[in-house]
Amino acid sequence: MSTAVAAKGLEGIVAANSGICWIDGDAGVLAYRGIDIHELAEKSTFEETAYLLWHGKLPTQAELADFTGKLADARQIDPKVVELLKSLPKSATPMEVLRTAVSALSMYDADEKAVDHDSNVRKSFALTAQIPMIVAMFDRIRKGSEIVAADKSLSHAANFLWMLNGEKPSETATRAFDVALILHADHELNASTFAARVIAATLSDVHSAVTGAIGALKGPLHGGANEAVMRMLFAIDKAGADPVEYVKEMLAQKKKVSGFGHRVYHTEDPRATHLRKMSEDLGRAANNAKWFEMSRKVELFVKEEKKLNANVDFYSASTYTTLGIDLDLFTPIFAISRIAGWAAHIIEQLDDNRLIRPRAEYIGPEYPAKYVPMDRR
Ligand SMILES: CC(=O)SCCNC(=O)CCNC(=O)[C@H](O)C(C)(C)COP(=O)(O)OP(=O)(O)OC[C@H]1O[C@@H](n2cnc3c(N)ncnc32)[C@H](O)[C@@H]1OP(=O)(O)O
Ligand SMILES: O=C([O-])CC(=O)C(=O)O
Repeated sequence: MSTAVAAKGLEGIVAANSGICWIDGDAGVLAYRGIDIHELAEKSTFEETAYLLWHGKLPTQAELADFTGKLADARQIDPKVVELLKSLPKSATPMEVLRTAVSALSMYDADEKAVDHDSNVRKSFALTAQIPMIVAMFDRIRKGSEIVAADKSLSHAANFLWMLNGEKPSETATRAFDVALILHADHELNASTFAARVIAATLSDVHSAVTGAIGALKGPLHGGANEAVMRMLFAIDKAGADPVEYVKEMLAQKKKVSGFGHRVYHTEDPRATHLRKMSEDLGRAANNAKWFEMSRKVELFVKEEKKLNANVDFYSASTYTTLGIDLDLFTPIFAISRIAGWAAHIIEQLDDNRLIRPRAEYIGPEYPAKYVPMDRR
């Protein structure tokens, strides 16, 4: 038996070659296909970013028009899946519903078992278009509102807000949401993407890989942290508590503060830089900077006390709340964006596939252990 110790949580282990996303955790750099996230957040759109992630290069005008058209044309969901959404408990969380609906969609896919490149790309278009529709439809179903039909003339970001609220969104809200989608679109081998690649590598199918990824994203140590952040801010507000005292008490009780810390970044998460500004700008424009200001107090204290930086989930919470979005939609919104990255990784994995099957360092009873008969145990 070896005495080697496995890296707990696979910290620092390189588990794949990938040309999609590069992170320098010490310098706080994130780049999709080599292009810095700050530049993409300033100049790109979700559609262009998804093209970049899937194809490895920026599109020409004609390529982008074709891609955008295909994504808009893919805004279709089999009526049986809409019936399924209506039949689910209204109390279900939108993440449970999304996980179930994506799994169900595989049964309505023309060639569910196909895992060749072109089929993977086609399914990626379908899921990228369908995931926001599912989130918006279920939210309206549970609130007793009519489902709003997709509008193919709208951008990906605007169509989601339209289907969610039944009103044409403002340019400010659309751009803020579009930038949030760009920022969340990919992040190398994060837990959900790794889960997706492991599933895809068994030659299962795209829907199974994305269903598994949604399950992984849901956890509060990963994408679920954005919802947990807002629950904390609401609790502070409800209690009329001082944010610093509240968080001090959490730390005294050895609780983790959601939205802080990161396995890879040892400095500011570059996405948090944008989301902090977005939270402040939207809050001030709406004359409601309360959530931003509370967040900022928490951030400064946690940084000072624990040397922990805010991650992508921290300021997305106050940003989405200021945009009028319910807190249990925050993690589904993460999925609305991250499907672009999951798809890119599934396509990359299957273009040059090998089963992913690591080993475990065995630390159990020494071999050969005795099989003790039942009457002598
Ligand atoms: C999109 C995303 O997935 S971004 C991450 C979203 N998740 C969160 O925001 C949840 C809160 N954060 C965390 O739980 C962690 O920072 C993680 C899971 C993100 C990364 O964690 P890891 O690299 O595994 O670090 P780990 O959990 O081992 O923590 C290391 C130490 O820092 C502490 N720590 C890390 N994050 C936090 C936090 N948010 N609040 C308080 N303490 C923390 C741990 O308690 C631990 O302390 P100890 O050594 O005294 O026991
Ligand atoms: O990379 C990670 O571990 C988590 C993360 O920030 C993300 O998925 O966006």
